[in-house]
Amino acid sequence: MRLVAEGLGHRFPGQPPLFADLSFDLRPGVLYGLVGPSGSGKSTLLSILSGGLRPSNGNIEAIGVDRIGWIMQNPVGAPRRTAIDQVAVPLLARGLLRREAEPQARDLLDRFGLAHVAAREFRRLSGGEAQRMCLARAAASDYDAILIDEPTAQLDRDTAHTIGDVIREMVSEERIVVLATHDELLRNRCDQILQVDPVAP
Ligand SMILES: Nc1ncnc2c1ncn2[C@@H]1O[C@H](COP(=O)(O)OP(=O)(O)OP(=O)(O)O)[C@@H](O)[C@H]1O
Repeated sequence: MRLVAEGLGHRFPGQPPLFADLSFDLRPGVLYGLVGPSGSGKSTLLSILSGGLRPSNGNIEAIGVDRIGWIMQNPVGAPRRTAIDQVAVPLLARGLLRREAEPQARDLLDRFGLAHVAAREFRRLSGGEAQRMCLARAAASDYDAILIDEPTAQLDRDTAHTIGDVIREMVSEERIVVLATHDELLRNRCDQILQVDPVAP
């Protein structure tokens, strides 16, 4: 599995160029941090990596990567579905029976420090709990690559620290993990940094 970029650059119509000439070769087992000032194009680069946006320059090749998950800055979930249900759904979608999916979902919630809110509806979770639940749900999914966008934007430092632990847990030889952040704490948890710098005017 690889995500290989060569000479990537992007410019939205009528706007100055964001970044230019980025080349990298992303592989499983490494936590990649996309860092750069606000507005430099980190989310845009994630869109390009997801295949949802065509770069205006260069190209990106996904080798052996079919399913890509994207965890947004603001946690998204079915408001009235419980945390355990949300994590069980991707396991059911992968073909597990409910009696198999539930204990696995429970284990994941436990690993992500959410055992105590397993039965709580999504809309009643705190921001940090909801963010961790989205990460647990992604870990339960069969993704070849997971793109995480600013997961600690609105969180206190203790919760941000926990999110860092959780993201490290997601790194495995089975998936590519990319994290866009300008949080120093998370940046320090990454194995490799990809700098997204604005193009000089
Ligand atoms: N669809 C779009 N059309 C036009 N401009 C866009 C579009 N999406 C983003 N932009 C602009 O491109 C620039 C880069 O946005 P992006 O969200 O990628 O930056 P970022 O580095 O992720 O920022 P932050 O760290 O603040 O989240 C911004 O100026 C933004 O307004």
